[in-house]
Amino acid sequence: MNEFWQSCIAHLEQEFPPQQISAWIRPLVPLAFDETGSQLRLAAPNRFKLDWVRKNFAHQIESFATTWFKKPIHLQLELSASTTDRPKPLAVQAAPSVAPYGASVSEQSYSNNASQIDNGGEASLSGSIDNRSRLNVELTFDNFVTGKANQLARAAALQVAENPGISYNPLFLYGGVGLGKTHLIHAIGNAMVSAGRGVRVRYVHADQYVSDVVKAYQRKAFDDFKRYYHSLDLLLIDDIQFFSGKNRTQEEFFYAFEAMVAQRKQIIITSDTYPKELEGIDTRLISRFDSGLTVAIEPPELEMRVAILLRKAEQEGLAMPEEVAFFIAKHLRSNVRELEGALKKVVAYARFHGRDVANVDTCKDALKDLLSVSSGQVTVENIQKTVADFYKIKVADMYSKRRPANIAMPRQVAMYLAKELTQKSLPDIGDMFGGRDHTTVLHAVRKISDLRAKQADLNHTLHVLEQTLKG
Ligand SMILES: Nc1ncnc2c1ncn2[C@@H]1O[C@H](COP(=O)(O)OP(=O)(O)OP(=O)(O)O)[C@@H](O)[C@H]1O
Repeated sequence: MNEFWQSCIAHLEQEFPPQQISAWIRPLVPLAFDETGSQLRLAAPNRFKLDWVRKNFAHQIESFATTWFKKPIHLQLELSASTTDRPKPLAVQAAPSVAPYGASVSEQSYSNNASQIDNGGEASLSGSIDNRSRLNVELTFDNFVTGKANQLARAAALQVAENPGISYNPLFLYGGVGLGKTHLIHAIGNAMVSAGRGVRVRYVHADQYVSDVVKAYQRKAFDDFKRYYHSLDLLLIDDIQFFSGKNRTQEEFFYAFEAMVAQRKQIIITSDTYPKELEGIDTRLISRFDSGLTVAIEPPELEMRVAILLRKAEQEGLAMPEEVAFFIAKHLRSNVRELEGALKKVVAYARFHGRDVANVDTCKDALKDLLSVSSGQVTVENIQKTVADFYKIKVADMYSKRRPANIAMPRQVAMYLAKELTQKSLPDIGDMFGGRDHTTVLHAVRKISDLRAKQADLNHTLHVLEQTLKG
């Protein structure tokens, strides 16, 4: 069941943006698969999530389950029985969570009830989470494949694990989705714990930290909150960009940060962008983030993608010939999560059709949909998908008429890349971006190339995107 659910998530990750996966899919907990009734039972943490999942994801989950279990499957969604309104993972360690904070409330939904944002908890499926620290013990330095794209980040992470609080504080890791930031910070925590220093570690996703702040606020328990966070030896905080606009959270974090750094306690932060580029974050905090070491993780190059696939296949007990790994790696270039998803897809497909996994033809068939997006030459669709993934917006926003800055800018970047990397004319590109006029495309191309010449960070972003697209 766990294997099924992990594969199902990987499959959904190919179709939906990461925010949707973490808000709606990850909080679901697989309860059981009933062979006789062909029924798959999943628990949702609350009524709102249950209805949302039923409306928006049930069909995809059922169809993946149908493929996986090789018969038509009916999805049964249930409310989690947990009194805390938080689903109990299938196979978590017996130790109860002693972390005082963990509710699933967002600062926005608390401060304005109209908000639908509820970021969900951290549902553990693998049974490998240490509940006190929330460290995933399976994410280690040993199984982190290194290449040009991440060697600096890994070296910095190792250094910090060996000299916490002294060498670089904070260590700030940034990069696009699925490139291994979370993996690396768990690896630091695991290394420190297994070095037996008895460290008090806490991994927390930024969303969860926001929830903790809200909960402390509701319960008037800020003293406990402060005591808990300020007493840690190592705080790993993931995806800090989610603090954007959450002022109270930022204030609390600022105090925790100051207290910890003053006591030489280590803080490690990840983000999808580097500190100065963070939007909606207080400048005081940004300057603190910049005061340690900031390192990028870049998209993996071909050889590294092959190495990752071979390693993952080995972990799954599969003997994968290099030519198969090369085939997948050549076609899927954006990130490691995508590679993992592809591997799972191939395995599920081969199992369903009784075919040999270790075969390029099987891969071609299994990954037909993905490969059409990433076939050899760069296509406008591929640019739209890659840019949308990078900026964490929906591909549909590339064609939509919506114009908020967080969408308009990525769209202009995509138009610029479409002009630069494909043979398409300006009117053709305009058509492919929701029927826009060629002058709109021309404006985007000029604007981005002007900005690129002036802004080193944008130039860097474009460089990463070009690399990703060209492979
Ligand atoms: N270098 C690597 N070696 C082995 N596995 C990796 C590597 N990089 C990433 N992975 C795996 O890829 C998956 C995605 O990585 P991870 O969750 O760490 O990405 P991330 O950068 O934190 O992404 P996001 O910004 O979406 O949170 C994980 O299963 C992770 O173990």
